[in-house]
Amino acid sequence: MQQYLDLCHRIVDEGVWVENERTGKRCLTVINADLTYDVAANEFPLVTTRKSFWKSAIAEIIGYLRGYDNAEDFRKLGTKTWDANANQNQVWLNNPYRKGEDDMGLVYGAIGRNFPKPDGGQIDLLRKIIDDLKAGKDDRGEILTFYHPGAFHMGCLRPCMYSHHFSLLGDTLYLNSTQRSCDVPLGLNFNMVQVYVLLALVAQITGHQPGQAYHKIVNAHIYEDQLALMRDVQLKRKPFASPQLKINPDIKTLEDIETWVTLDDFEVTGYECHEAIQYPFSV
Ligand SMILES: Nc1nc(=O)c2c([nH]1)NC[C@@H]1CN(c3ccc(C(=O)N[C@@H](CCC(=O)O)C(=O)O)cc3)CN21
Ligand SMILES: O=c1ccn([C@H]2C[C@H](O)[C@@H](COP(=O)(O)O)O2)c(=O)[nH]1
Repeated sequence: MQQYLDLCHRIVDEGVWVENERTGKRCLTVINADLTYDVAANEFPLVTTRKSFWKSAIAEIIGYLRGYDNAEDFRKLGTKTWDANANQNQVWLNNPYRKGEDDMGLVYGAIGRNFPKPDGGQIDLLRKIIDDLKAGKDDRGEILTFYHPGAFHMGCLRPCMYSHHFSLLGDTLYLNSTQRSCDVPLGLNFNMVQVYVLLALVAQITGHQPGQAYHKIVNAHIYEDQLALMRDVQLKRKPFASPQLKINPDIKTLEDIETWVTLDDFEVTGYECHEAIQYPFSV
């Protein structure tokens, strides 16, 4: 949590204003931030200086792991966070590849679970990683990537957190996640939870101990219409201690995640937080 606040302060104090063409808004921006989450110690990186909707964040990552490409499927899991990008961005609404209401196109898991090969066919990158890790194997390329520049014109948004690289040292599993673009007031609340949960879940279903998750952010920004709330409200508050996350131990395989897992299989204890802040969202 302190590392989140440090990044917010750094943007407010040292950020540079950058025009963003896609949203038509300016962003106060810094380049490069490295966050670490201690999954071994169960220090769940949930923001406490405002109410954070952690169930929504977990729903997003489960949807990515399932390869969802539709905002309705995300809503059924328990999050509305893809509604705007699927249905309100004019450039995407005009895109001939959009298959209708709620379609997100080739994004996240729709790419990673079905990565097109130049010589034909597809690879399920997640299946390969899970099979390797379960067998105790780390080929130094256990990389789940959602990044396919040849498919950008077929999706509503380029993936932001686009690469998750797993590593085994003995019986301990590590994760390095990389994010190209980060909406710090809204997106990062979710992304910290997602990196943590991804390592915890993959360690659980492959039979390893979780170690640390390392989260690299390249472009970290606060939109101009979010700045006053961050600087004058959220950053004036004192954080509370980290809560803990419990994951249902009956989740044992990738198929479990794909078929029956719901948000009821996740429980957060000891979450003390300040009241919610409604940050503006840029589509
Ligand atoms: N501008 C922007 N920022 C993002 O963080 C973002 C995108 N676009 N587009 C794709 C996904 C969607 N994400 C989102 C979308 C909405 C919220 C949001 O509205 N959060 C509120 C309420 C969440 C809830 O009630 O479930 C929040 O207060 O955190 C968060 C992340 C993250 N991503
Ligand atoms: O998981 C996510 C998804 C999206 N974001 C933010 C980062 C940017 O503010 C926008 C995406 O805009 P681009 O123009 O494609 O960079 O969404 C996030 O923080 N986390």
